[in-house]
Amino acid sequence: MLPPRAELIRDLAEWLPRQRWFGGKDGPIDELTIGTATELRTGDPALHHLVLDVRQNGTTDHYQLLLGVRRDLPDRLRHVEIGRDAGGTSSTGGKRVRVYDAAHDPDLTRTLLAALADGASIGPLRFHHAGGARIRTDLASLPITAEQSNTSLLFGDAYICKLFRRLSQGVNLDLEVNLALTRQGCAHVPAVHGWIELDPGEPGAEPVTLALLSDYLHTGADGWSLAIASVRDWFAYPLPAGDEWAELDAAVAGGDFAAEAERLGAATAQVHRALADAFGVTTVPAAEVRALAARMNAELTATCRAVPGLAPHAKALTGAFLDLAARTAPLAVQRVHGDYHLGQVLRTESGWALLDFEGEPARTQSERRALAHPLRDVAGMLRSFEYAARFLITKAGTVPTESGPHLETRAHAWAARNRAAFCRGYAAAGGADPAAHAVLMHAFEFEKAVYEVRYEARNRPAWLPVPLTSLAHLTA
Ligand SMILES: Nc1ncnc2c1ncn2[C@@H]1O[C@H](COP(=O)(O)OP(=O)(O)O)[C@@H](O)[C@H]1O
Ligand SMILES: O=P(O)(O)O[C@H]1O[C@H](CO)[C@@H](O[C@H]2O[C@H](CO)[C@@H](O)[C@H](O)[C@H]2O)[C@H](O)[C@H]1O
Repeated sequence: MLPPRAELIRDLAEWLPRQRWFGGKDGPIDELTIGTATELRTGDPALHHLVLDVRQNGTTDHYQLLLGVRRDLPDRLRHVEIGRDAGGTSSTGGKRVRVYDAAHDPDLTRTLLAALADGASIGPLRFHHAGGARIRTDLASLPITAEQSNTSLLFGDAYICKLFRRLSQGVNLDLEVNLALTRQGCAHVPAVHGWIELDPGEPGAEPVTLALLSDYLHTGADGWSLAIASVRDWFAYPLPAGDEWAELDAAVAGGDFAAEAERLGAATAQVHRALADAFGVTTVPAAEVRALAARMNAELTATCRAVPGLAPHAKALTGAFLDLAARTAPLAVQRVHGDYHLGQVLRTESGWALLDFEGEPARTQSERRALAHPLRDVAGMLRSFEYAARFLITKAGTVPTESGPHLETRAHAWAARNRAAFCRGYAAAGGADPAAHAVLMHAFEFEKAVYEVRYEARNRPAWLPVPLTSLAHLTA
């Protein structure tokens, strides 16, 4: 009972740009078509799996959607209805039906668990069970509320199912890496239970990964929330006169995160070692490193054009990229995390776990798959300490105003303390010592900061001051 295609397409084209996970917000949709439509459950409610082909500015991206169809929409699903703002509900054969994002409907998402447990094939969709314990099918789902580029569903406290929104050709990096690390027995990633793929139906073409079912680490607290709580306590400590606070013993000030930061550094080094064991290490010659530095600088130039607030820092950043280009030694590269920040790590009762090996959402697939020096991840996490330290300052009203003038200095001290602890933990656990690789670290950190400026300008303009203020500090 799908509504007429033309009507559905019109409603989807209106709804899609408003979704957090839609990657094409900076331009209009030129054409939207339904690439594949697979009925996963008949009746009322019905569940359809859609791949939407979205053409923008000469390129076509593919997004997946679980489309729920009901004659009557319960109140609990009104907020995910598609088509309401475009002129009301859709109609089919004179009878009105309501369509909505079924990721929010536990009556329908059960279908996915059952198909995964059975290792089913439905149309072009292939459901895989990773082996090991049978997948439970009696659990209701709840979408997580975290800021996400995808949509993840919790099934009880057993599983988390990540539905990849923007689809890419070939095996998804998150699946590939997590499966390899699970098979290696790596304790710092959630074990994989199953995955869903789309068979493109062309001989020789690789399947497209649609979803990944993993252990839900239900005792986990995400690194970003822990860090923000620490910064809040750090700011709340009564200010001594002048700048004396900088000398304070952090343990006295309360809210210290440094021990966790150090353990996180150690876990990061262990995952880098496991990635090297699973996928290997290679070296790239100095000429390729020069090309990398040139790409970093080209991105800087393009981003300065789009975000003029970055321009005052351009000279310092170019200097760091030139230093990288002047390096004459070959560079050891391997698979890395690729988009490493505090929101990608969970503190569980048994230590830190790393999530989301998909790379940066704003990059192309081949860029995400490219091998890199592991210190690129270290630089990513150092940027995240910069972000966490300044987040509360940019959120007006969350810190006492009388401490305002001192806050940036305090933030800087919090970031410096935790950056140092993380690097200490990383080097002590066998990772390359960041202190001994200043040229690489500066270049990687500035590269990430440029990416962040572009990312924030596009996705969260209110956050733009965070990377810009941090850059002002780092380049001063
Ligand atoms: N295995 C897991 N156990 C517990 N929570 C998880 C797990 N995987 C993801 N999460 C939670 O979901 C959030 C988003 O997951 P992530 O894989 O980073 O998605 P995205 O790629 O869409 O950003 C994480 O920040 C974390 O809070
Ligand atoms: O988690 P994603 O894969 O969606 O990564 C993207 O979004 C992140 C924000 O949600 C963004 O990270 C930036 O903001 C974080 C705070 O929200 C901060 O901790 C990171 O250091 C900062 O880079 C990430 O860059 C982007 O790719």
